[in-house]
Amino acid sequence: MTDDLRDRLRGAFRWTDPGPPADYLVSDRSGWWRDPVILHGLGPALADLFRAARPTVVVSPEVTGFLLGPLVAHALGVGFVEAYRAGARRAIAEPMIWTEVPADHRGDAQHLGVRRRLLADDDRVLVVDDWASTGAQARGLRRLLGNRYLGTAVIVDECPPEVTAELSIRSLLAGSDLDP
Ligand SMILES: O=P(O)(O)OC[C@H]1O[C@H](OP(=O)(O)OP(=O)(O)O)[C@H](O)[C@@H]1O
Repeated sequence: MTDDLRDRLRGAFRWTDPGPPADYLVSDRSGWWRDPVILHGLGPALADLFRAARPTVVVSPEVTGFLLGPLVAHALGVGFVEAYRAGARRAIAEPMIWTEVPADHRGDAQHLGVRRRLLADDDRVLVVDDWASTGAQARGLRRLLGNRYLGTAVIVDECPPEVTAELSIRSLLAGSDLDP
């Protein structure tokens, strides 16, 4: 199943040329969510990367993580906690734990926060996201979670190998699988 899923992920992915003045391609991941077979298979496939580590909860950064994280949590039979990006919406009223996220692939400094009451000291937390580029989200959430952090499951990992190893990132595809 996972090899079929990898093929479908490659087939449903697009690089888009935004045109001048941009001189780069942008990733279009929307085909992944539009394909019912991919949507059905993604949760279990990402869950299997860390199932043996027995996560008790999934945490994902907004916004794509809010789509993907619950699929993985459901496959693991655990709950889901949102990690919000500061400034992306109205302030959240409940007490939060915030962490600074190192400058990401676009060079922006960010803060991620989770509602304090949703994480127990003995939780074993799996971070889920669609893509790891520099590992900034994973690194920020590892700092926020401390010893509760198990690792990060992503669809695509294009981090340098030492970052992948340091942050325990596991993926279905490497960046090179999607070369334009
Ligand atoms: O490893 P990093 O350098 O942290 O980069 C990975 C992040 O980049 C993307 O977020 P982006 O804001 O582009 O997309 P999203 O808002 O759709 O989640 C992706 O969803 C990850 O969250």
